[in-house]
Amino acid sequence: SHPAHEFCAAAGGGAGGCGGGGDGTRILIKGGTVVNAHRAEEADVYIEDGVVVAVRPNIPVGDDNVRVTDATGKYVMPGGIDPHTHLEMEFMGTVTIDDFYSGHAAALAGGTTMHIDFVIPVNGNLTAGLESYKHKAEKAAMDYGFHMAITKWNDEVSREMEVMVKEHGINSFKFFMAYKGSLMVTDDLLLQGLQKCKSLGALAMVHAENGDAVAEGQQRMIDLGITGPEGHALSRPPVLEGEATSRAIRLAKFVNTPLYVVHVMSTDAMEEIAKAKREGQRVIGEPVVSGLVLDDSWLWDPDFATASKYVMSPPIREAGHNKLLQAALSSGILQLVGTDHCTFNSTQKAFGAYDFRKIPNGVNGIEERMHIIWDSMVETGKITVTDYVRVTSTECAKIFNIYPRKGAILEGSDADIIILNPKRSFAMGARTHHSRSDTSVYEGRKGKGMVEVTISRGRVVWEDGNLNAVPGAGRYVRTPPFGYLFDGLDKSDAVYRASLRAPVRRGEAAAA
Ligand SMILES: NC(=O)NCCC(=O)O
Ligand SMILES: [Zn+2]
Ligand SMILES: [Zn+2]
Repeated sequence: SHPAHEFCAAAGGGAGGCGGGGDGTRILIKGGTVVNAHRAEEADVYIEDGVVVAVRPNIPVGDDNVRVTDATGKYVMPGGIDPHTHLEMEFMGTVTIDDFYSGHAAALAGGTTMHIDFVIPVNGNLTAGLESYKHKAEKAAMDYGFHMAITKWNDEVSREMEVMVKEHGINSFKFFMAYKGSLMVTDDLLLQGLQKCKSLGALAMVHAENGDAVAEGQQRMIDLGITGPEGHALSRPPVLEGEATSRAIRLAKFVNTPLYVVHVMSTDAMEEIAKAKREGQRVIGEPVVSGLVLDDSWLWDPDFATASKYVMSPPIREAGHNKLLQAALSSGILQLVGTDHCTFNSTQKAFGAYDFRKIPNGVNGIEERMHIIWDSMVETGKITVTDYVRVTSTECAKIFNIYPRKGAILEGSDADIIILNPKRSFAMGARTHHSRSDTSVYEGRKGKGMVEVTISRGRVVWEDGNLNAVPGAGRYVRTPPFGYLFDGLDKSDAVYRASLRAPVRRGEAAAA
């Protein structure tokens, strides 16, 4: 019998309904362990037209036109969603080397099937920024969404934010508290931005470092004659990340709006998030792969080409922070893992050969994230397999309000799926990766777990080491406002208002 229509009818009430991919491809994944964030089960997965149509044991093969993939002994999981990337970004006088094609090729080969990139406004103008990124994304090979950075403030920006949310499907705005003289915002701007975000049901995101103090720290290093990559770490210590994280959290509390802290690199920042969470504040902390598994010792490598690869902001910290960030991810203080994939090749990194302040900031990771988190967190027993799905995919889909279309293998979800073989091993490096960069901060890294198959909206794009990333196949995913972090916020606002008491003056009290 032909299973397609039978299941198609059943999928009607699901996240996306039938007809997602539209190319008629039918795939049956048999015999694997299907893992969602809420449970793992032995089941088959039937996909048609880019959409998951059925998830249950013993789905019959049907006819010859169904492509059958055996997943016995393997995990069938939602494709990764990377919440933090910078593809083809103009930054520090150059442009990141991976664009929406090469970055997507790398992502798909590593089991990531969607990402959310940061649109950078053009001279502060949001509309111009979006137009530029729409053009960059025409070659997308996988699905993507956008966050938008806010770099200046006036009535026009405030109006444009509303247009971005209501017309363009952007539900998150990022404020850089560092990069003085380029992207950095003042507290005044941050406060205006937080208030606007709250009114729109959009999530405020911060790069939390004290940019004024960083500039001071950089000058200190130069005055001391420290011009090499180690000066990068020395000039912007964890205390500056902790300070900005605390400041952003407190301003978000004052406004009563949720806050998302990107690339939490230090225990100083993590502890501020933990404290706010303990007090009931809605704060999301995003560690990135580099911060979870690397340490800053590389920055002291005498070879500039090696040391400069590791320059990113906030800096990769000294050993110890990484393990504590892993523990915070295990315990839920930190909630989802990004990469901050922001890749520059060795020629670009060499712009700062005589002055660390000119080394373009950023590291790779979009291709490595899924493997490294599996190896360092699941293989070591720090998180469960269902937690793995949550921190690499589902939580991102929930926060940015696209669940369960993304981040799940449920009837009606987009068929963004990976098959991971826990018995195989991986080895990483610039010679074999799909990024355009000639270097990798994960050079020579080996570990357990291999993404053998990646399915992007119902098309097999990675199998047995063969990549079939098609430019233009990726679609823009709109992210609607008022995600779960906003649930009930109006009620806490009402409680706050009710708590405001006008002073009761002596005479009035007597008369009453
Ligand atoms: N992180 C970094 O060094 N580069 C990308 C821009 C940013 O996220 O701050
Ligand atoms: Zn940043
Ligand atoms: Zn970033």
